[in-house]
Parts: sequence; structure tokens; C-alpha cells
Amino acid sequence: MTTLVTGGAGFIGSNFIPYFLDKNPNTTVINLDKLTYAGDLNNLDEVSQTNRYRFVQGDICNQTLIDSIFTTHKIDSVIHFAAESHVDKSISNPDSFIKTNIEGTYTLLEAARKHWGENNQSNRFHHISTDEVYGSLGDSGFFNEKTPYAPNSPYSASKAASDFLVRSYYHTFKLNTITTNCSNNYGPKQHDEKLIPTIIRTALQGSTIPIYGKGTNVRDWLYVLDHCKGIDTVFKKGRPGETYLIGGNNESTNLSIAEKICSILDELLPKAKGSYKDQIAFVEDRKGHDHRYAIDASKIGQELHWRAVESFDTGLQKTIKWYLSKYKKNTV
Ligand SMILES: Cc1cn([C@H]2C[C@H](O)[C@@H](COP(=O)(O)OP(=O)(O)O[C@H]3O[C@H](CO)[C@@H](O)[C@H](O)[C@H]3O)O2)c(=O)[nH]c1=O
Repeated sequence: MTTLVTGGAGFIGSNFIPYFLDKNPNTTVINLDKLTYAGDLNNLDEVSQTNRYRFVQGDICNQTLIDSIFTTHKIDSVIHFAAESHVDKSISNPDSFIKTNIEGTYTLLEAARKHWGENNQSNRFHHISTDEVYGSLGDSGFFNEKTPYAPNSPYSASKAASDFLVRSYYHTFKLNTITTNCSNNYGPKQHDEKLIPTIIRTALQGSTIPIYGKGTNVRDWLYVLDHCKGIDTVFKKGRPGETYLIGGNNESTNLSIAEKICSILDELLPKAKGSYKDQIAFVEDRKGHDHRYAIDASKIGQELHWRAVESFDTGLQKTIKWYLSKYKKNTV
């Protein structure tokens, strides 16, 4: 088996590839990544010498390149992570989100159709997506696989469009597609721009820990390795054409995460005076900021027996320790 993993140098992809190679000893992974600002090959050091792993630098929008990868490596399946993922960037500059997330997904689907043929149920195309396609929840309720799409940001609209393209290739061409929509991931290797690395970094720098608005927005936090296990499970056992939501069953406001991380840092690396919490500051809110995301993960639980197992406390401890060692090597 040869699996094309797109975006494997990104946060979730670079956690997934070592896990996937380990769990699937007969599989070779071709990692196609453009190496934008968000990709980092250092995060794949542990597999770089493995003969079941190859790296190709390139853009998923490049049809000629994708065709040649399918031919040269005899690709049997695709797990498609590559995406522009940062909501704030999609607000300031949506262009690359439309290109990579929509055109890139289309290019991969077309290559799969061309190389695998229509009505092909053996070669799987697994699309990795987000719960943000469902829009914003109030203080109660959960997203499930039947929730109507209501994307609010250019990022989530581009991911919604890619989900619909994947869906259409299943219905029209009977490509063996599957989509997973996950909640907020956290853990080692995440880019500095996201909330949890931002809190850790700014705390250690002694600067303002920026919390948008009043800090009352809620996200459902999923430890990245739980997510990787969920993807592997759905990839192998999920039903063709289906969507599975993957969540952490772990809701938290942004402010309480900042406070939690500050308390952990107060213990691990006490300041000469006061607490890291003193650095928390409320800053201008994100435009169109979704209030709450929360996932009902009972479909994947009941059908495929997956559930998130990492507790937020242990997950945060591991994450903070990883960043402490990263920042010890570079200047914070
Ligand atoms: C960077 C930053 C973020 N925030 C807030 C905005 C959000 O309510 C929350 C999390 O922000 P972010 O880390 O940017 O993640 P969010 O916008 O929820 O989106 C993430 O989670 C999504 C899944 O729900 C993924 O599809 C996205 O690719 C991923 O970026 O923290 C702050 O209050 N301060 C900050 O400095």
C-alpha cells in the first residue's frame, strides 16, 4: 500500500505520519507538502530515514505534479490534510485559502478519479476537515453529522466548499471518499500562531497574553494524537461516502485555558514575582468570531469504537513541556 499524505509537514500531518507508519507496517507514505510558513520538516525527523517514507515538496494545485506522483508512486489511497488553516489569516488575506483549500482539493479529486477510475470502491480518498463548517453554537447543543453547514469565515467557507466537492465525487463518480471534521487540536508541533502556543510563548516572553474579546468563546479541545488514532480508524473502517465528526468532549473558554496554562507554568517555571496570569490582557475581538464549537462524537464512538482518551490536564502538560524544550533551543 502506498498512501499519499498531503500537508504532512503541518501540525496534524506531522503527528499523523509517524503514528500511521508505526501502525501500518506494510504501508509507504509519500508526503506532499508545499512547505509554506506553517510547514516544518524538523517535525518529521523521526521518520525521515525510514525507507517507507518519502518527501515531495510541491503544491496540491499543481496538476502535472500530482499526476506524476500518482503514476510514479502508484498511489493507492490519499489522506488529505493540506490546507491553509488559520482563521485570522483568512480574514486579512483570503486568497490562498480559496486556492489551496478549494482548487487544491479539486485537483487531488480529479487525479484520484483519473488514476483510479470511476465506481472504484477499493482506493480510499480521506478528506480531513473541520467542525467550523457548521458555524457557531449558542451556549447549548452540539454539532453532529446532520447539522446544516453554516460557515462564517473565509477559512470555514473554503473548507465547506472542499467538503462539498468531496461529497460530489462520491455521489457522481462513486469515488471511495470519506470526510472527518474535527474540533480544535492541540499538542506538540502546532504552529506558534494558534491559541495554545501563543499563550505559552507570550507567557515565557513576559509579554501580553492576548485574549480576543472577553475570552468567553468556547472550543472543544482534542489532543492531536487522539485525533490521529481517530483518523487511522476512520480511514480503515469508516463507511464510503460518510462523514464522521471527531471531537475531544472537552469544552473550555479561551480565558480559562489561558489561566490553566499560566497555573502550570507558575509551578514548572515560577516567576520571580507574581503569576503569569498577570500578563493576560483582553484585546480587540476577531471579526465575526464564532462563539462556541462542540462536537457530539457518538457516531464514531458507536460505529467504530473510537473516543478521545487524553485528559486536558495531561495533554496540556505534555504540550507545555514540548514547547519549553523547543523554546530552550531557539529564543522565545
Ligand atoms: C490566536 C488567538 C486566538 N484566540 C481565540 C480565537 C478562538 O476563539 C480561539 C482559538 O483560536 P485559534 O487557535 O486561532 O483556533 P480556531 O480559530 O478556533 O481554529 C482552529 O480550530 C479549527 C477547528 O475547530 C481548525 O479548523 C482551524 O484550522 C484551527 O485554526 O482562541 C485568542 O483569544 N487569542 C489569540 O491570540
